[in-house]
Amino acid sequence: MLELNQVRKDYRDQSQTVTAVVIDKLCVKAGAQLALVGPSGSGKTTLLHLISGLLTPTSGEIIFAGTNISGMSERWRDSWRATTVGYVFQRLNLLPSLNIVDNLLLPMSFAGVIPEQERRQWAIKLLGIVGLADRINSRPQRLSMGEQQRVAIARAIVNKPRLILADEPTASLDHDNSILVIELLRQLAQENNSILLVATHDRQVIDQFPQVYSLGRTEGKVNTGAVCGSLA
Ligand SMILES: Nc1ncnc2c1ncn2[C@@H]1O[C@H](COP(=O)(O)OP(=O)(O)OP(=O)(O)O)[C@@H](O)[C@H]1O
Repeated sequence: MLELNQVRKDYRDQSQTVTAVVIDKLCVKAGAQLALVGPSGSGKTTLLHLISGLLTPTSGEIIFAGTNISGMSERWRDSWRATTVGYVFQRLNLLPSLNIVDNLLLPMSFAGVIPEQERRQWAIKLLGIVGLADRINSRPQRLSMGEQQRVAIARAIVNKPRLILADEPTASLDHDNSILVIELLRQLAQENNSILLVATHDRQVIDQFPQVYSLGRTEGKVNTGAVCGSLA
């Protein structure tokens, strides 16, 4: 279970403060799958960064499986993220100097969840599941955008994380690949009973999800979140 209580994130620089996220209460049960929607600038990326522990809230708490992750040290959050969170970044962040198997092996070695002797075989199996069995020796830049997106998804779930976060994972995909990528994410999340949160603008992606959580701005004010339980 993921729970956010009175979470607020402000970005501050010398001249101004931007309030990016204000959520009164949000609860997401294990296994729930949500589309995270809202206009550009409404705080979707910030919220995913907060939930993953990449950012900490200005105030409020983010609790996952009973632990207040936002109250932990950066070092603790880094190791928690390695084992618990799979993140498909907006810019993918695949490592260009490594082939796609090694792109999957790296987060496995950080996390230490999968036994060392099983890692390569598991990486190759996952790349097969996402339809890239014949490209395992390729570097990311040799692949199409859709193929790279599928590598990013395989990498995000390689440690069987309980929390899968994806930021606009279909932004550069055509209709068919977009459907495929979301189906894959949903299927892989379901197999591990993981929470899946996908930030998207895409109507077609939203329609593939059973639940939607909206972030939005009205009259210059950030909306507060849904009532706890409405998403459970
Ligand atoms: N590092 C930062 N410093 C200052 N302001 C920031 C920073 N990152 C984001 N913001 C601001 O916070 C608000 C929310 O940004 P965020 O990227 O989370 O929105 P988003 O909904 O993901 O947008 P998009 O759909 O365009 O990707 C925006 O007003 C943005 O300008």
